[in-house]
Amino acid sequence: MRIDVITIFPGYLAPLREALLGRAISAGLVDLAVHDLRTWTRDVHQAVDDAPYGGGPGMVMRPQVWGEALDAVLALDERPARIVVPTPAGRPFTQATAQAWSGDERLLFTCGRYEGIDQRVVDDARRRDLTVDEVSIGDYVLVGGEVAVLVMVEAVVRLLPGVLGNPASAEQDSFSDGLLEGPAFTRPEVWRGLAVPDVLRSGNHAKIARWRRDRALERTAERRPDLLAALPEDALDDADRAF
Ligand SMILES: Nc1cc(-c2ccc3ccn(Cc4ccccc4)c3c2)n[nH]1
Repeated sequence: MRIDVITIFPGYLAPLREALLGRAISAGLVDLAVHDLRTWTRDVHQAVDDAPYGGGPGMVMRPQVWGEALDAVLALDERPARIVVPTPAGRPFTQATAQAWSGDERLLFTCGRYEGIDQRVVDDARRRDLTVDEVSIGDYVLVGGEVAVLVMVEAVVRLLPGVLGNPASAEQDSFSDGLLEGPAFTRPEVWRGLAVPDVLRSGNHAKIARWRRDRALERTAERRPDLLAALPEDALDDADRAF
């Protein structure tokens, strides 16, 4: 997978080259290219923003600079790209989104700042039949798109074959079965007077699986009843319903 990121703060994306994602890049599983938006400015001040039409607070990012940057970065590789625009006004980015994007050949992330990017940049891309997804990573407001890109790249890249040492952990993800993850434990057996639940040391894998499922159902019901309500009819078996 090729990933391009356009931003006025390239340094914000440095964490992508650390640890697991860094190893995925070194292993050639991901090609990452970060581009400074100011490369495509033409004025001495390298202006990327201007006052909003219609008035209002803050500034808006200029369409000309973004248009030239997008055209130039798209042209760097012939593979079709999904253009991703992080925004508080976007469709929710979920595990299902990450799963879907993990099959893409190329992702191109555009990091806005200020009050966002002139809408015509998205409109122009879509009318050229480019795939453009405006997405939100949650119902809170950030200062720019870079942190959202870090979140989305991590969620997508960890799903690529060969990235996670243990593929089972991606398959058994929270949300992959629609439920939250239950509690996890490791040594020591007793820590500050708190013992690991006996069932987990029983060696009885059927009982352990049942116990873990019950904890996941309990936690989901308590913290995310919306997820429980959204489960498909056949997602819960009789034992689940008995819980
Ligand atoms: N889930 C999520 C995404 C963002 C996000 C993404 C990109 C940008 C670019 C500028 N801002 C600041 C902004 C504040 C308010 C209104 C509009 C823009 C951004 C915020 N916040 N929260």
